[in-house]
Amino acid sequence: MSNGNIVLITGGTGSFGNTVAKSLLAREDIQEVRILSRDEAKQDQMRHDLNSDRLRFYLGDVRDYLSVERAMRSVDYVFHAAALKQVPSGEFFPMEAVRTNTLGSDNVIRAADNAGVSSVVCLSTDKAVYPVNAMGMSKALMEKIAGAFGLNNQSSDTIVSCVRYGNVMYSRGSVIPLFIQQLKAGKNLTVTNPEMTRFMMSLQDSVSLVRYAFHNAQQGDLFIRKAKSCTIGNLAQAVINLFESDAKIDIIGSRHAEKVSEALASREELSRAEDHKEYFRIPADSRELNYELYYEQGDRTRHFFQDYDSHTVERMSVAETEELLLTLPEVRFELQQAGLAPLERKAS
Ligand SMILES: O=c1ccn([C@@H]2O[C@H](COP(=O)(O)OP(=O)(O)O[C@H]3O[C@H](CO)[C@H](O)[C@H](O)[C@H]3O)[C@@H](O)[C@H]2O)c(=O)[nH]1
Repeated sequence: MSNGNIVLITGGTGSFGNTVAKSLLAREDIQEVRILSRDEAKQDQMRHDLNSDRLRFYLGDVRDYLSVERAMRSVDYVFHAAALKQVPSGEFFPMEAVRTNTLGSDNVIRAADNAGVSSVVCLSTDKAVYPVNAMGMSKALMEKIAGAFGLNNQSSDTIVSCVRYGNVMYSRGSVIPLFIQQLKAGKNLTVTNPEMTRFMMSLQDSVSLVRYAFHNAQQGDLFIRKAKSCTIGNLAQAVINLFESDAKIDIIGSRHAEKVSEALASREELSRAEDHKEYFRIPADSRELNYELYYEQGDRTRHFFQDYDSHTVERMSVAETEELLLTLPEVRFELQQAGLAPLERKAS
């Protein structure tokens, strides 16, 4: 980045936005960090917490093009994090997911192009791979819109890319804080299906993924970070062990539109992916829109028969899951509150 950079974070009042905003404000080469979001109370909280005259807030909604356009003026870089993320609510209100995640993302990309932004990184999820729920479907379409941008706007100066996350550990409303609350309340842990698997990522991992995409993206790229997975049964047991609790596990059955495992990359994507050590880069399919060609010639790249799936990648044992949980500041704080001195603790 060069001097005078302005960075916009859509949906920037969440945990991702706060972490990225803090690290950007710590850099002198960033002129301004803008947050575009809907909730004025969360903006006010963030204004007080970060207390910087280089932080500016725009009230608006990615669904409303004019509010996006206003926030986009003179911006150099965009992190597009605004989204509806809850799977169950998307099942009841799928068009709400479409409006925010799909049409809203289209607004962000078009406004960025019109404003001459250099780079847009769109945040997606593993639930967009072979999606079974409305949240994942709306995000899959966002990825398609981001990937198609370069095909249709070859003279644009705006690079549009995506990153895909697994489960961000301890994110708001997710299972780890729920398990800890249940333990603190003296309840048993509610496990949907102990064999279910999820990719586990820390907030820091997700921020480094976005940073990697930002520095390496070519038009239409999608990046994933390699990750280990764990079964939810192991996750629950690891929480019980760390808190030295005698709570039991109650099996409650899966919720609306859940998968037993998630894929961070499909077999079709893996066949054209580049291995970048900790990351995979999945370039856009840049073939032209001329169907006749494909009656005569197809895609001869190597083919994969397995997805990058949380059921088949390396799965963490209970002890490894404990180690990973101990790296989370929130878990350490909760352990300290419970008088369990996390600093000297070693996972069992
Ligand atoms: O009481 C519960 C609640 C959840 N689970 C299980 O715990 C795992 C994780 O559940 P979360 O609700 O924490 O996460 P999800 O996988 O449902 O989805 C989360 O991860 C996604 C990325 O894959 C998105 O970020 C999404 O917003 C976020 O909610 C799932 O297997 C779920 O079945 C339980 O066992 N018991």
